[in-house]
Amino acid sequence: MHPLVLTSGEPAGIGPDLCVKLAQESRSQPIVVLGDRTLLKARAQQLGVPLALEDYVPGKPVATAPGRLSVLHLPLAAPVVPGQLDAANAPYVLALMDRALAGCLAGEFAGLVTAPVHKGVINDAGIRFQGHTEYLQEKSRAPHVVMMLAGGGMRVALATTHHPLRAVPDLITRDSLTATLRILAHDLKRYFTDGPPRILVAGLNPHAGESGHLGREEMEVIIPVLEALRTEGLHLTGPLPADTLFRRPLLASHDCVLAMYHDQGLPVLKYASFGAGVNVTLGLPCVRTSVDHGTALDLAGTGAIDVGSLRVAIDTAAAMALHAR
Ligand SMILES: NC(=O)C1=CN([C@@H]2O[C@H](COP(=O)(O)OP(=O)(O)OC[C@H]3O[C@@H](n4cnc5c(N)ncnc54)[C@H](O)[C@@H]3O)[C@@H](O)[C@H]2O)C=CC1
Ligand SMILES: NCC(=O)COP(=O)(O)O
Repeated sequence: MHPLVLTSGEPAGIGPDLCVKLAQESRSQPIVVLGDRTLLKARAQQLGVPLALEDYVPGKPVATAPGRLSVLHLPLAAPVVPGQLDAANAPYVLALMDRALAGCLAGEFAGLVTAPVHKGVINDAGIRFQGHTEYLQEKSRAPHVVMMLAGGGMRVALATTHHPLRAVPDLITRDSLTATLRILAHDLKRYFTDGPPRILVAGLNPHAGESGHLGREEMEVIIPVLEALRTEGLHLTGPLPADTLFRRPLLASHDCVLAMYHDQGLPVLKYASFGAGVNVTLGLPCVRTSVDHGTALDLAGTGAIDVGSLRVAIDTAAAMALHAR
């Protein structure tokens, strides 16, 4: 397998720390870290751990032994103090993603794993940015992508991603929901399931609209879409009220939940698995996974971080690359 590429993310956050801590472990997957080598060295020194960096050379074996890391160097724009954001480094953060994506699309890397970025500071730099998901969609010219997290024995995909809550109902159209469900069914099978995936779909409103008395999106958008897609052979259950959908028997008999918006689905999953979950982007022309947490600026440079989600993100990306069909 080609190596996975790991972007080290926001330099003032815990992304570099995660890479340094990962380097202390013996790795079964070949991984190339994308980032500034002086930053990684400095962070290792701050954490008090050894780190020998090897420059990544395409086609040559990459380091997997504890204490060693293969690095694809891209330079920072400004010096970094752990925990202190600097908008001057926003273009650096995006350059990491651009280089990693280009390598994945060219077949140089088997998949992309991302350490967290800080959405706010990229916007502060004057660059409109919603998240990796939307950025990678735009850069790879994918027509539609789906954010899905896995952890705690469940998978939760989202019909809408990083948007103000006020905008959500208008973003759930027949076209967008149809595209989301088609990608979800296709990529679950491509990467994860043996048979046709079974998807549980949440309603948008309380009690899934209570027959139209608590909102009409279910009757006007969600139910017609599900009925149409069932005729195409998709296995869809719902729409079900979101408050009673997350029950073990239902989750066990389905491969994924489709939640209508970010904070309808993700708090449930993160409550069950924070620090051991993985974020996957479906619909891209390459494998992409990420940690389930953010930049944790309060912990950068302290060493008091959990690398569990990064391990899961790496293992999931490797399994997806192998399972892809
Ligand atoms: N994949 C990505 O790039 C993601 C980026 N973010 C971004 O991260 C920034 C900060 O977001 P927050 O909502 O504050 O969430 P956060 O996940 O950074 O922090 C929430 C809490 O969890 C702790 N925490 C996070 N990761 C940890 C780890 N590995 N080990 C131990 N403790 C950990 C933090 O210290 C904090 O107390 C935002 O800009 C957000 O957009 C958030 C989620 C994912
Ligand atoms: N809540 C998930 C998150 O913020 C990560 O988003 P992305 O950067 O992977 O698009």
